[in-house]
Amino acid sequence: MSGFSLADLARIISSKRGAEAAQSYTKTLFEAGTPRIAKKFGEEAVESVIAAMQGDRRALTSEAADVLYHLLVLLEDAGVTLDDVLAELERRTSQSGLAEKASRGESK
Ligand SMILES: N=c1c2ncn([C@@H]3O[C@H](COP(=O)(O)OP(=O)(O)OP(=O)(O)O)[C@@H](O)[C@H]3O)c2ncn1[C@@H]1O[C@H](COP(=O)(O)O)[C@@H](O)[C@H]1O
Repeated sequence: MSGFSLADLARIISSKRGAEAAQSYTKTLFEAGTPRIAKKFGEEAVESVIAAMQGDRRALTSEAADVLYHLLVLLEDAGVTLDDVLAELERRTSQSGLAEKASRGESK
């Protein structure tokens, strides 16, 4: 398995803030702004859904990569770190998703 991690990609994305837009797709997204980044993330998510529904594993692999890349750009743009998200996921490991869902229902 590759030693490449989402943290590595997040660092690359963050480093592109200082890049020239003509040299960097990531920088073109930062310059286009939050609505454009969010739209791209949404499009890639929908394309992943379509690939999954079609049972196309190769397309799903590619679209999932697009989703993760655009999510990391969205987080960087919003000032949310990957560590923030991982800490939230780690916090959730203390209970099952079903227990968490049930506790949400009780608080309503
Ligand atoms: N992982 C990615 C990555 N995944 C997807 N993409 C780009 O995301 C876009 C996906 O959008 P679409 O499929 O809709 O293609 P498109 O029509 O070209 O996109 P738009 O014109 O609509 O924006 C493509 O342009 C892809 O090249 C990525 N661009 C960059 N990275 C990583 O970011 C690094 C820095 O890239 P630059 O910022 O370009 O230097 C790269 O070395 C990679 O590691």
